[in-house]
Amino acid sequence: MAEDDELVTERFAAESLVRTGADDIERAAEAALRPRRLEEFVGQRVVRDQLSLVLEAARNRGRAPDHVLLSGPPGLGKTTLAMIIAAELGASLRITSGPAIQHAGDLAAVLSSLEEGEVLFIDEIHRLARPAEELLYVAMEDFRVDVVVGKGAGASAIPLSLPPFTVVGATTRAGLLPAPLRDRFGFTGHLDFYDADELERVLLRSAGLLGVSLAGEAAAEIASRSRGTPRIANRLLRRVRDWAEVRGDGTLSIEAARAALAVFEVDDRGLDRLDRAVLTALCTRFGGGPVGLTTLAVAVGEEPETVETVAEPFLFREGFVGRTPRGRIAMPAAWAHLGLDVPRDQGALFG
Ligand SMILES: Nc1ncnc2c1ncn2[C@@H]1O[C@H](COP(=O)(O)OP(=O)(O)OP(=O)(O)O)[C@@H](O)[C@H]1O
Repeated sequence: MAEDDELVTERFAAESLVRTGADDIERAAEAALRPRRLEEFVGQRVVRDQLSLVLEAARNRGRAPDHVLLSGPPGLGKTTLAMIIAAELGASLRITSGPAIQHAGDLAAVLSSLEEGEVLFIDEIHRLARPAEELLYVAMEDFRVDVVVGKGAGASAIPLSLPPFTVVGATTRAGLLPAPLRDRFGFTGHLDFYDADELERVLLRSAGLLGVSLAGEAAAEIASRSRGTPRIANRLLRRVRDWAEVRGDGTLSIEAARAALAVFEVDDRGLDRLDRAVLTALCTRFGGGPVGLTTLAVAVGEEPETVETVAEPFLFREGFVGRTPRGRIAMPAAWAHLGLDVPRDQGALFG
């Protein structure tokens, strides 16, 4: 097996270990479509160029690169980039996440088992518990972890030095990272939503990997309804393929794309059930707002974090929802999208 293939196998094995649950099949389908090298990674030109420089410099020096923080909404490629970083360095990747680390001791165990040059990917790093965070930034700065032996008054800390390694942290909420942790990252890349052309390229690449032929018009249609997000684009592509195979003639035509997207309730602006639930609650239940995040989340039956990180970034960006000091408000585009008139008393809020 070529070295690259070994690394990839190792990474996917690691990934399948940390991710369990009902969406395993979707995760596996997603993993198969991941770009494996920086040159295959579509869009995000600025971050890609910067990373390419950081990685090449590290390779030339024969040293582990600075720690990397990747921020941005879900599904834009943070995990993919972490895997690419390891592949580009010829290093193996260890994967964990903030919520998976319950105690500082769990993190100490991961850190003390790292080998020289390894890349440690910590997804949702903003959700690390405070003691784990403190342990992490000492490890990132001094390549040292203090192992506590014993309990209570007799406890003592034995410093254990670690080989050089690189942390790649991913977060949908960079603002929640405490400054001491944020400062330990030598490079921060912010991923932004993709434009329609970039998503078309993602889709055509994925169709090639899936061995299906995707009509150009169908790619454009799916891209325009993918909320600027490659994960959504790939997911919709798989649903269009399902439709084409079961109800159509197997070709991923524009007609198949439109029919499948109607079945899966993705509207012409790419809004899905959760997005529409948020807009409907905001406009009809709360009269257009302002309303606080928690109240809004309860109204749509979701966690505040899901509404905030999954639905809102796109709704803000597309001008459906606005933010005021007193809470979220429905913008004129939200009322129009739901086919409703803006109530007269709401007009003053938009200024
Ligand atoms: N730039 C890209 N080019 C091609 N495919 C991409 C790109 N970015 C992401 N993808 C695809 O989108 C899917 C989701 O990407 P990924 O899991 O890396 O997102 P993420 O930002 O880590 O999301 P989350 O924060 O939810 O874990 C992957 O299957 C990957 O194939």
